[in-house]
Amino acid sequence: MSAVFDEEAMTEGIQTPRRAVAPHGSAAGSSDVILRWDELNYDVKSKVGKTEEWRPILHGITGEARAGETIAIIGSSGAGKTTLLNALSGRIVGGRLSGQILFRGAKRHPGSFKRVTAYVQQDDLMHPLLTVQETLSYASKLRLPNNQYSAEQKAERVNTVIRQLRLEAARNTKIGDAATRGVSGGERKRVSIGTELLTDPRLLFLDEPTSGLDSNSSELVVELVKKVSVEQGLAALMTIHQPSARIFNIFDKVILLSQGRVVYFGPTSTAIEYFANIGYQCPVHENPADYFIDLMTLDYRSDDALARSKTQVKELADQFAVHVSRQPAATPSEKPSSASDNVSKGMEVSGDLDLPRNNWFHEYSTLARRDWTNALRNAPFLMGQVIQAIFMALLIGFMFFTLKNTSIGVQNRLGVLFIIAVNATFPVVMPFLTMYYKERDIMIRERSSATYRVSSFFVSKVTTFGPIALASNTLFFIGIYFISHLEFVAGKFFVGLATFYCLSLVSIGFMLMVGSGVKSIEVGFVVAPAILTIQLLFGGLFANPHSITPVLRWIRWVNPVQYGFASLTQNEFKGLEFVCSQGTQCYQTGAEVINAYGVGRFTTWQNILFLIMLAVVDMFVGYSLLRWKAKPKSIWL
Ligand SMILES: Nc1ncnc2c1ncn2[C@@H]1O[C@H](COP(=O)(O)OP(=O)(O)OP(=O)(O)O)[C@@H](O)[C@H]1O
Repeated sequence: MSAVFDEEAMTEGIQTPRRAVAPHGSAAGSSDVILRWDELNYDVKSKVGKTEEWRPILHGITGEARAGETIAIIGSSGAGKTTLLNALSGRIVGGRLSGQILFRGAKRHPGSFKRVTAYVQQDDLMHPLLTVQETLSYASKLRLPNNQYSAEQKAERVNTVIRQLRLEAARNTKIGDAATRGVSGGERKRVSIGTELLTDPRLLFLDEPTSGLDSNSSELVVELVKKVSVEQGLAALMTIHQPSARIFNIFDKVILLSQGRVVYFGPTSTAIEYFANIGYQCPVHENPADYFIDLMTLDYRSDDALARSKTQVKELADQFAVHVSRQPAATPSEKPSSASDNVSKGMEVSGDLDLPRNNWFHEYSTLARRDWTNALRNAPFLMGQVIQAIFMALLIGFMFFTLKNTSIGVQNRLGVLFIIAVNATFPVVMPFLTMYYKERDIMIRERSSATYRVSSFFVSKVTTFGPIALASNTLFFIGIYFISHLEFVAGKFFVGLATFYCLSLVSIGFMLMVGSGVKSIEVGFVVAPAILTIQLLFGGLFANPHSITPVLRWIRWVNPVQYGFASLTQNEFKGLEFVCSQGTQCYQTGAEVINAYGVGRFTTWQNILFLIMLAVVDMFVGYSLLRWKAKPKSIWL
């Protein structure tokens, strides 16, 4: 049974089409119902004392969204608006979901459903240094399949979306963030909606699209969503907090939710009449949305008030259920009969609308171009990398200026080599971790629409961050090598540089591993320095690897600093001879130093090989953690 009124929606002179034009060339079937949900119940586990109980969040919610309709989900805080939106969009995580959801009359298929529907999150996670045009253009390259859209058609699609969402004036403005001034809040939201509209979705879900916007921007956003829904024949469902009367009247239909129950679902135009008929007359000059929310909100000011408001909410929901039961049954054309047959036979209909994915190389090359554009525009980051490298090279180079072949030279040489190893850890891991973490969140948002593969994103990050880290580290290495006067032998210079590069790559892998695995950047900032400090302590300078207690000796096998320091030390000291001051005892050859410091267990090349292996392992673990993080964990009906 349908829970909606069977009226034509009329809003501000725009008539909702009963049968929308299907942009993909196929009509929506025998009916224009795009999404239908029946008897949705959702419970979560909550602790009561020492026991866990199921707490109901949504109770028996039924309804449908038709092509061209814009539907608002309204309710007070905690009513279940976001939960309902997430259940319908296939993004609900944890808990127990039951009922039935049909997309164009068929059971949803997780992959294809996400590709042909769109979800605009509340927080607009986008690359701040890209312009509006670039943001939409990269999204079109990633999301629109090459075998259906030529490059020109993709560009045309971007232009259409820019026109539809009135973004022409902001076309070349950067998105911006707290550090960089960019587009306005309203424009930002419209870009976020635009990236989702590129694929001509059949369903558009929006979570609080007006939050944080002034009334004019909010109205524009809702108006444009409505206009696009009508033009493209899509159904838009959005949660919204206390809309103004003008915004309320833009919606074709409203779902009024309270305590997880539907208090009203039907055309906006008949809501006032419905409530008047059950004894709640909205005052003439009051915003209907405010009036309805007041009716549905629990009053916590006193126990009596709370009990009264709970009873009122229950009555409202019961009255609506009775009202729905009195409505005429849905006409056969509205029933998803053939698809229901399929569902009852346990078949999943993925739909004829599915957008195929582009090949891996196209995804990778687009992401790599986007990453390089972002990185090269991030002037403070790049300058920081270069200045840090030059400053450290000068400081440390002059600290150990022109090393001598004396006993002091032995000590200083070991110091320089250890600092070189250290410089391939902290200065690589910490700045890149912040950058990576932000991009990981953008990736998780983009992946929620099945935009691209995790592997193409990950490889793109390695091939962007890797060269940037190596370039700045090259400056550091050349500076320190020649100022401190390490052995001027071409072979030794290049082997030293190769060791330094490998160590830097392990750090990039380590950074990707931490950045992929941690829940928040704050945890990353605790975990990464702690592990790096352990790597330095066991690196070979502070304690002889052979003297470390067997309980902790295993650390050397997974410690890149030890392999790096051992390789650098062997490379530098091999063949050197030292002059002892008269009457003192000292190392006379480099071989003695290598032996005394316990860094000769493996040859230089073996140490380099271990570093390469560690880099590969770290990157593999990082990739696996990222896959696990990005894996949709939602419950599907
Ligand atoms: N996974 C969950 N675990 C525990 N409680 C949950 C979970 N999901 C939802 N809830 C609870 O369900 C209720 C409804 O949450 P929901 O976020 O849908 O409300 P909302 O109407 O969107 O509220 P707001 O407008 O404040 O965002 C809240 O009380 C929330 O705490």
